[in-house]
Amino acid sequence: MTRIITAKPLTRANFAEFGEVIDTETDSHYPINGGRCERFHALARAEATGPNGHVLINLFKGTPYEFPLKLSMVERHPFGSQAFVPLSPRPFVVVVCHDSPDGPAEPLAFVTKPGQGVNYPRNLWHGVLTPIGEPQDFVVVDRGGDGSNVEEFHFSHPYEIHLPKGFQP
Ligand SMILES: NC(=O)N[C@@H](O)C(=O)O
Ligand code: NI
Repeated sequence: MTRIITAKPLTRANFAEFGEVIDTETDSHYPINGGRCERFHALARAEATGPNGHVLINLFKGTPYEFPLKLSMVERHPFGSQAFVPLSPRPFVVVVCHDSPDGPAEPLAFVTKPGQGVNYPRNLWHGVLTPIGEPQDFVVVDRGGDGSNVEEFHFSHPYEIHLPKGFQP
């Protein structure tokens, strides 16, 4: 029996139990550079632990996925956080799970607003980067260092992730 999950619009409120949202819809901002720039401050915190742990800034060129998406695996990074900030104003899909004694709990799926990014705290179960409909580039801030920083969980029965009814990118 296929377990269907329909993505919902991502908001700070509905994502707060999982991680941070990186966008400008926040009060955490102030003018700098003589008022010629607005700093949206401390939207998320990068974490890099473990042997020789350090923060990395990367660029990811993501290939789009077809929907409904077959989700058979989620992963997590035991030594560090991972932030995804799109370089184009286009939504992408975020899949996350709370942990449970038996591994990841049922996934929740979200669709970001155009330009919105997310930060996954250390050890948050998540689906891999999932662009919609066309290739999309991202700045990704995560952890470098020694040791394996990825743990995968393969579901015994895959989920089917659907975009919201009437979704338009
Ligand atoms: N593997 C890698 O760097 N990316 C994944 O962790 C991901 O979440 O997309
Ligand atoms: Ni990851």
